[in-house]
Amino acid sequence: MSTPSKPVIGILGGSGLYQIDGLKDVTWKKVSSPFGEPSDELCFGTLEGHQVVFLPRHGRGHRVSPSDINYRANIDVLKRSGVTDLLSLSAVGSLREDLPPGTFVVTDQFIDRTFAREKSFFTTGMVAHVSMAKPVCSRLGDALVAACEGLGVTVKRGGTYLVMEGPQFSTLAESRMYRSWGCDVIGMTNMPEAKLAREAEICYATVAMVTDFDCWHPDHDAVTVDQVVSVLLGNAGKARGLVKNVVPLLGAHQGPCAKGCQNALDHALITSPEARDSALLEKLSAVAGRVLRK
Ligand SMILES: CSC[C@H]1O[C@H](OP(=O)(O)O)[C@H](O)[C@@H]1O
Ligand SMILES: Nc1ncnc2[nH]cnc12
Repeated sequence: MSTPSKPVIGILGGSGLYQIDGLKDVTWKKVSSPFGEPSDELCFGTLEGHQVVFLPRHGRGHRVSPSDINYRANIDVLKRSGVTDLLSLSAVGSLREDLPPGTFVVTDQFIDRTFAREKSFFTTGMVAHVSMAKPVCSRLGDALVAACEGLGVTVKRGGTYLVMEGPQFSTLAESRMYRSWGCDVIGMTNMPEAKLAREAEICYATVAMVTDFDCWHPDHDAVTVDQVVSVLLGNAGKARGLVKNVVPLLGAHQGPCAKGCQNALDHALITSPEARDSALLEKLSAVAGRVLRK
């Protein structure tokens, strides 16, 4: 009988999170992708004996703008590195009075308003349609909530994250419209990240760390980068505590995820074998090797 492989926990650090404290045996390594340049080298290490792979999604020094992030390359190199569970740590604006700066939201839905990004690994020559009905792995979501509660951080379970293109912040009319749609928080990065993680059969969940009230709140000035950064300094400390608490919870998991994320491609491929593009199949070797090699 083969030994079940252990989880490998990936962490995508957002604004303010360009390294992970407390990792042991740390090495930064360049991993190449057929989808182009990822945001940075990957940081490999262990935390409490569990394997962790960290990638700052804007690169160290916050070099890469949300629209210019190569989301496909980022997810591809994480998959190539064996990542099974991916945590996204993201700064967001709040669209609700009862989610003030400092609150953490473990989101469970997204609305994708981005329009200038490559959104799929599966293009002409190998088409696939995965389900995004439940974009977040609830096993990871449960672990994030438990880790926040363990730290005494105010956390809301569930919420809709509106993903805008940016890099400019929203107009007042947009911010009001997103509120009228019932969205809870707003940011610029979690799509197509979550879609690509699903295509790559990686479990994905986000902790959205509120830094501001965007521009809709009559009693608060419109968001600025200075404001985001100053709240982030507080949030980043909590985020590091969160990582320390959540990694052992996920690392203890055995076997495949019962939520089905790791089988997302089982019923998704539509291009008939004779119509498939061999060059694209080669590029998809990490993301979809499990189903394409059959
Ligand atoms: C620095 S404010 C805007 C910036 O912050 C968020 O980044 P991330 O999601 O990577 O934490 C937001 O999405 C924007 O990219
Ligand atoms: N108000 C906001 N809009 C978009 N992205 C953000 N990241 C942090 N605050 C934000």
